[in-house]
Amino acid sequence: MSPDSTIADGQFPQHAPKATFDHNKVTVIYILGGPGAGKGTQCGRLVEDFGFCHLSAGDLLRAEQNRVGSQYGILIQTCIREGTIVPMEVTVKLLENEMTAELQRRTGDGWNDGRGRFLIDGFPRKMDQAIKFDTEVCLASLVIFFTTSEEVMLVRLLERGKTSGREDDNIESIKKRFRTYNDQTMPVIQYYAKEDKVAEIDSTASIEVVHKEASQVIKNLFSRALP
Ligand SMILES: Nc1ncnc2c1ncn2[C@@H]1O[C@H](COP(=O)(O)OP(=O)(O)OP(=O)(O)O)[C@@H](O)[C@H]1O
Ligand SMILES: O=c1ccn([C@@H]2O[C@H](COP(=O)(O)O)[C@@H](O)[C@H]2O)c(=O)[nH]1
Repeated sequence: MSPDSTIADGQFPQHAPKATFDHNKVTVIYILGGPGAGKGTQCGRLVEDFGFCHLSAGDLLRAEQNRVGSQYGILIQTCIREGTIVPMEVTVKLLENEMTAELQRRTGDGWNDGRGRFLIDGFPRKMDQAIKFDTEVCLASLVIFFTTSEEVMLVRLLERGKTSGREDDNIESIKKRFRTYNDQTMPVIQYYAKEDKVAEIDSTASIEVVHKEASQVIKNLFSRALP
């Protein structure tokens, strides 16, 4: 097929997956960066500014782990402690369910026509998740990539670990999380960079300075008339 040729509607194979949400109505921004880079902190601020729904993949997995009767509890607990990635089907389903519930809540208010804006925090961590979510759930518009050194991330995580109660905010788990991030998540960021979808922000600076930069990135995105 030549690069100039187009595929008319109806010529796609019948089994080609169709995304659950129309990305012309639903804006998805992935928030990536190493463990402790400041993803969750910045998402909290951006929610206040732009009315996003913030979905943290890690938080959803921890909630599923603790849900009485979950068949995935032990699997999730082991992956989180070992810093490995939970099989994509579990995480993608949890995210899709939350998006559906959020859009139903909004539509229920009567002012919204299936439109929504989502910050998906700490996802996709691995290429298989990226492909599945983009093709079957909703095509993402942008990746915000927070970057800082491992030294800075380590200090932040150990400090957070004094009060977070997280099973993975300890030196052994943190080292494993860094390894998984370098081996599995960096290729995802490189993939989206090739698609020209990555906005990289140095998150070494103060929360306020990083927030200003992230806000500007989002303002630029919405100036392109996204939903
Ligand atoms: N710019 C910053 N300067 C100093 N401390 C920060 C900054 N951003 C976040 N922190 C602190 O660092 C810790 C980690 O931040 P946060 O939880 O947002 O990271 P994260 O990238 O979401 O981590 P994880 O992937 O492990 O969930 C928190 O205690 C937070 O208060
Ligand atoms: O898509 C994902 C996201 C996260 N995980 C697992 O959860 C932990 C904690 O994630 P945080 O974003 O730091 O809260 C992560 O180390 C993974 O084990 C996942 O499997 N898939």
